[in-house]
Amino acid sequence: MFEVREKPDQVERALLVGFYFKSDEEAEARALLLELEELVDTLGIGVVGMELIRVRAQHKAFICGTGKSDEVVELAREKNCDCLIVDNGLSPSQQRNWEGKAGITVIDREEVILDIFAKRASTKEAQLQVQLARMEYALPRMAKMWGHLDREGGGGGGGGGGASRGMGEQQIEIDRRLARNKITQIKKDLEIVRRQRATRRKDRDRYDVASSAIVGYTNAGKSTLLNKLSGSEVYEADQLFATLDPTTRRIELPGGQPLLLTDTVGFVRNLPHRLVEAFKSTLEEAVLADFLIHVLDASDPAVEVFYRTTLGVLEELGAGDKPALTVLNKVDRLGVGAELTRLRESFPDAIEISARTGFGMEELIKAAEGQLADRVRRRIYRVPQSRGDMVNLLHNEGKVINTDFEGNDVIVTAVVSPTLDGRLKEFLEEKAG
Ligand SMILES: Nc1nc2c(ncn2[C@@H]2O[C@H](COP(=O)(O)OP(=O)(O)OP(=O)(O)O)[C@@H](O)[C@H]2O)c(=O)[nH]1
Ligand SMILES: [Mg+2]
Repeated sequence: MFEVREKPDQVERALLVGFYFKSDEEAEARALLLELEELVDTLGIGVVGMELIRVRAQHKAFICGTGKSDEVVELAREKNCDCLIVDNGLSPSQQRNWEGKAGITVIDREEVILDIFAKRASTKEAQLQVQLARMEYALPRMAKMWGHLDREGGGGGGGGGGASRGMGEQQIEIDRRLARNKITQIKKDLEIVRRQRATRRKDRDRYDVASSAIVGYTNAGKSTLLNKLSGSEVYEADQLFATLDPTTRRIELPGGQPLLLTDTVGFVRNLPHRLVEAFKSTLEEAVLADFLIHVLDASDPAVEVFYRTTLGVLEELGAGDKPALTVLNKVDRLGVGAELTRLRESFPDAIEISARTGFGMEELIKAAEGQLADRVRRRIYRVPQSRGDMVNLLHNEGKVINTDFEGNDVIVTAVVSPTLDGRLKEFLEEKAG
């Protein structure tokens, strides 16, 4: 059966190269290259050098000109690299050209991210999504995987050359067909898993509990915040893409109303589009939430860029105009003074917190309650004991604060949603807040 080759598993020493074209693109390209270094590090590959190269015009074969590509290959040789990682997207033919010239593995940013995602995915859905994205990435690149069959055959001499060439090509055709079948199968499996998720979500909607999605750039501290707010143990780590599957926790706000908080996959610049596509359903939590908590790493100098990147992806997902609380996290790492002043100017409405120390949690929770002000209300109902079904409904879908008995009636004080309130209209005794 066709499997995607795990190239980065086989390499240890990488040279990173980023190409840019105009002088005003240099700073951005440099920041991206540093980010690539972190991504590569996350994969466990050693980075032995980084080169930022200005190119006057896109060259078709290598992005840069032949002379420059020779220099890069020479440098990779000097540094004894077994892998060249290009920060720009490489077309299948460019990747082949580079590998042909360098004689070592050559990958691009997209493949690095795909590999991290493949390693991290833990739920069935995330695994299928990553598998799909990798297959689609690999399909047009399969020719080169079997190129060696042809080359070996050709080099072997004699009359066998022609037959061997045919063998390589046949093998590619077989693999392509297998890959396409597999892609169809994965899509079917995904459809099933998604339907199950939709059913679960519908169950949740039936209970009409408010929900919020924690979004933000990778490593901003989303999982740490969820843990802090819910007292749970979601995996958090100083790694890029520590979280790949949405985790939902139910918390209770001080007023008694429940809130579902979902941690989501982190965003990153130049996220391969096919991964945005693949993860759309995972990020649906963000689209469907009542409001978003947009977490920013205040200690990162590029925080404004990260903010815009996340907004861009949210827009693409159709969640661009969701109400959102902007949160400046990791303020414990900031000194007082200029830095904070600048951040406050850039994000005048942001809530300053430290998910690590717990600083600012009260303010954040108050703001979350503010977001839900018109969603929940406190009510006192008088329900005849014969209507136990209504009392059960209050317990299941609302938050019961107190129960008293008066004659044949049950007096229930509860925090309820407008929908639930509507269903209990005839039993309303008093509006209590
Ligand atoms: N100093 C400090 N570090 C923090 C704070 N919040 C999170 N961190 C650290 O930042 C790193 C990333 O935190 P995570 O919560 O895993 O970040 P995330 O946004 O969930 O990241 P991904 O899942 O990779 O998208 C971890 O090492 C955390 O301990 C904070 O308020 N202060
Ligand atoms: Mg996380």
